[in-house]
Amino acid sequence: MRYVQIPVPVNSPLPKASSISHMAYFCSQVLSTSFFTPKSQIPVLLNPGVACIKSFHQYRFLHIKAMQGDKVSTPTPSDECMVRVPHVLTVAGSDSGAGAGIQADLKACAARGVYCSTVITAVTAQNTVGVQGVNIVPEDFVAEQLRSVLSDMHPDVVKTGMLPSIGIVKTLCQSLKEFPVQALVVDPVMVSTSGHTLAGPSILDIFREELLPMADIATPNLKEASALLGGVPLETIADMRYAAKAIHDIGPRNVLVKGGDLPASLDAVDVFYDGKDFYEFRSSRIMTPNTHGTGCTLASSVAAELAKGSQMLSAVKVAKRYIEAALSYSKNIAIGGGRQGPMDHLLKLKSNVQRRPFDPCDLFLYAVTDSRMNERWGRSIVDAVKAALEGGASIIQLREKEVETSDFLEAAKACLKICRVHGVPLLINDRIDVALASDADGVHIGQSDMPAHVARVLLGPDKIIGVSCKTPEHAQQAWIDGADYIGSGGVYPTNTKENNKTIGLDGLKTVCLSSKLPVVAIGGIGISNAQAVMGLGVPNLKGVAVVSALFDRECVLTETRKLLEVLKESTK
Ligand SMILES: Cc1ncc(COP(=O)(O)OP(=O)(O)O)c(N)n1
Ligand SMILES: Cc1nc(C(=O)O)sc1CCOP(=O)(O)O
Ligand SMILES: [Mg+2]
Repeated sequence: MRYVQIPVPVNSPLPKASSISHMAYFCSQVLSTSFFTPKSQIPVLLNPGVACIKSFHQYRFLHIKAMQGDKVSTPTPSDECMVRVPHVLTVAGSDSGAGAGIQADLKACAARGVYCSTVITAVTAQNTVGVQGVNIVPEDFVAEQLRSVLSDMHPDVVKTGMLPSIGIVKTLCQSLKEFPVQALVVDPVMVSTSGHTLAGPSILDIFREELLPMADIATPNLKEASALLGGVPLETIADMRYAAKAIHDIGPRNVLVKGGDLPASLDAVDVFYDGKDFYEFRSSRIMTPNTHGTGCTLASSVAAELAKGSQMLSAVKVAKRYIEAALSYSKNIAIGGGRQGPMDHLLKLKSNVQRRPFDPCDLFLYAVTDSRMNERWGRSIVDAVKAALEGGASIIQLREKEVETSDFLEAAKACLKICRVHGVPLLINDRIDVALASDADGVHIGQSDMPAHVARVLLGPDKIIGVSCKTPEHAQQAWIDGADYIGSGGVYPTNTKENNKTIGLDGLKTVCLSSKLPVVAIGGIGISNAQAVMGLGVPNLKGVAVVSALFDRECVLTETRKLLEVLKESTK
């Protein structure tokens, strides 16, 4: 007896081949059952791994204990669950400017968590100004690339972009007949956004006769839809509905007519038709020159969702949402000197560009807020932060233990704006969610908060993470976990934090000497004792973190200025 692992595509027809694959299909219907014995009397064990992969919609992997002599077509003889990654193959042209084409497809699939393989049909010389040249890949070499990928890697979904010759379209259709895939997404690319012809009118017949009838969805823009329908003008949403239906009649199971170029429309409206119902997707127009590659990105995002196992309508919805977010993120990134820049698929470029790296000197005068204190003195969190920044605070932490989440988030967003103006990092105490939602510069967490290594995974490599450490062991762990600095205290007794253990100057020195990370001292520190703390003279002690000495006072600005002077004095 041995174990075999059988991937069962959710939408595939009943497997015909062997008793095992037949059973695998049967198992997929009863995933909630852990044990059963089918009619064939072959004992079947659904490995616990099945449950964990159940959420991975595209395939249900079944571990089956198979009897000797059972016929198994392509089993993976392993006791371990191998996770199959959803996979899109894009058949398209290369864009040297990397805004559209193969490069957009790779980035969109990566952003959507899907593997993307590539068959290149043409190499274009392109930038943000336009298309300077096109070199079509010979048909037989496109065929060879297709064979390489389809015969071995079995992509779930094929997405097509630039198909520059009749021969290449024929080759593709032939390959798809030989190696069927679960879904075919056809983006009938004809003209680049800069107006350069990428596939001429000679291609239209073969699109209509062969490719579109095989497609699960076609995603033409207005110009492409019009070309497919013999040049009929498309100027209104009613025209788009007409076009969606008329293209559906050509053969694709679903049609998405993209209305980005619709004249006189404030919203961007796309019309989706599934052969029965029409759906309109509206989104407010994002004013940006960085729209190069939106068509390719939308189609490959639809393909990515289909590869994950989504139904067509929800795949289109998610892809639309993703495009809107990506366009919004990239609306003012500056790449190239032309009229049309690329969009930012990975949604991170913008914030990374703005954020400067963490500098341990930022810890010099570390202001930590406390809403109770600010309330007592009749000021908002934002006003308190403003005053501390004007007084010379070099980093701010919002430590708001009692505010509602929505108020915390609003305060964080408002404080972030002011901190950006001053070039000072803003950290959030304890709340990773608020840090993520506000795009703050990082978090400060304690020994009983979210573990720092988990916070690092959630926040990514660029955000600042500080960890409270009272012992050398804490400091060592913070270093291993990927923290950027540690806060060490309480140096002196404090009323701000209940039941806080005081480690004294000696304890602080011990932690500093063992720490590979820069240290900020905390706990009962103010104007009267800051000099003694900094006077410890350990090189990685970079500053003091202070709550009540700044915020439990009438004038935050004055107190911050005074403390700054003391700190400067102590480091002379
Ligand atoms: C700079 C700095 N150091 C230490 C702390 C304390 O963090 P933690 O131990 O998580 O306690 P709370 O602040 O959450 O009560 C800090 N906030 N900042
Ligand atoms: C938040 C905090 N953490 C501490 C630690 O020892 O880790 S002491 C402390 C409170 C610091 O407030 P004040 O400056 O008013 O004493
Ligand atoms: Mg904490």
